[in-house]
Amino acid sequence: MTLKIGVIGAGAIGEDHTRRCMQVVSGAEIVAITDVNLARAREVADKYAPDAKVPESGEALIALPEVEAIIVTSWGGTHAQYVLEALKHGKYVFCEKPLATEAEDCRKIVETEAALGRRLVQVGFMRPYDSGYRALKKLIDAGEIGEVLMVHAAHRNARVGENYTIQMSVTDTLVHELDVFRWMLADDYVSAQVVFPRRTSKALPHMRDPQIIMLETRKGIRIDVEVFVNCQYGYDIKCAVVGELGEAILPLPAAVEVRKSAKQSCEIMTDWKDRFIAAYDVELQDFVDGVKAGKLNGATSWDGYCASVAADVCVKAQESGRIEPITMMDRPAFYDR
Ligand SMILES: NC(=O)C1=CN([C@@H]2O[C@H](COP(=O)(O)OP(=O)(O)OC[C@H]3O[C@@H](n4cnc5c(N)ncnc54)[C@H](O)[C@@H]3O)[C@@H](O)[C@H]2O)C=CC1
Ligand SMILES: O=C1[C@@H](O)[C@H](O)[C@@H](O)[C@H](O)[C@H]1O
Repeated sequence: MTLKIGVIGAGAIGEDHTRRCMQVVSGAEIVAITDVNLARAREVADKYAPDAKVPESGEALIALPEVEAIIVTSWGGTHAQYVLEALKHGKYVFCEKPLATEAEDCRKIVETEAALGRRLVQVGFMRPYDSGYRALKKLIDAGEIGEVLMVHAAHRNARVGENYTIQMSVTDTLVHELDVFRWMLADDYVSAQVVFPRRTSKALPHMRDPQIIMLETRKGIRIDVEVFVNCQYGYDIKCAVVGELGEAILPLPAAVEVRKSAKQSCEIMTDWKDRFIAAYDVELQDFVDGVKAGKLNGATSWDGYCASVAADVCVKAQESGRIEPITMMDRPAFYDR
């Protein structure tokens, strides 16, 4: 059986997921694509899914009887409305991160899904599908480095556009770490603080960049994440986990080492699309297989809610400079791990 999917938002990742569903994932087909920019939706359809319909709105796409599952890849602030609409129609939905830009909207999604009593939402946090993070978690879970005490991480983008805001360095960028560390450590956050090192002259005037976010978990683990979105040299994701017995470090993507002219070098990627390409492929295949089996495995609405609550607090901490507490509502039993 081929799963018939509709895509809402035909920008960078909407196009990439359309290509992926049509050319990489097995057992899926894109039958509809829309975007507020309909010409852009038609362009992506023509490139990868020429038979796809281009309905005039996300709501119209969700209502199409042939659309069995939806992929939401529009701007973050529009995700919640489409996820809630998909739930209204009882349809499966893969929503790119963040689930919503406001934790309150995530709460509504959690409550709506729990009331339906069926898990229909998967959030597009792909790092738990990355082979490097999986290997790291396996080693931690096996007790190889003893109890985890600290995590040192970095999330660096070469540069960002002028529409990127200081809040987005949390809601759009850090949010990946906020999700992956909950998963990797099976823990939750209790506080956050943000400090700003010397500002890079390469940032646009409205940005404060880089920044260091310090998180504390229930178990008392301290995590520091450097977010540096104008680092110039490439797309670089680092993570070192320090335990009682040793340190475990996220493997770098495979790259050929060149030794030449008395120098040793290897390439560093510049684009998130390449850095996590295999993880996105596995993630989307798992979503398609999960829908067919009636059992989704990836990040839940609850995970999306937890990441958004922590993100909201980090934004507050950017402004206050203080250590801010992170508190979550009680997890509905529906999401018990
Ligand atoms: N998992 C990951 O690593 C990544 C996730 N993302 C997430 O995917 C989402 C989209 O990001 P990009 O593709 O980079 O942005 P983009 O700006 O390239 O594309 C977004 C598209 O959504 C359309 N759009 C905006 N509002 C809409 C609405 N109400 N209805 C329908 N279409 C609408 C825009 O016209 C645009 O074509 C964001 O939430 C972002 O955080 C993006 C990049 C990587
Ligand atoms: O999700 C992503 C983008 O939306 C975000 O803007 C980048 O900072 C991240 O590195 C990328 O993974």
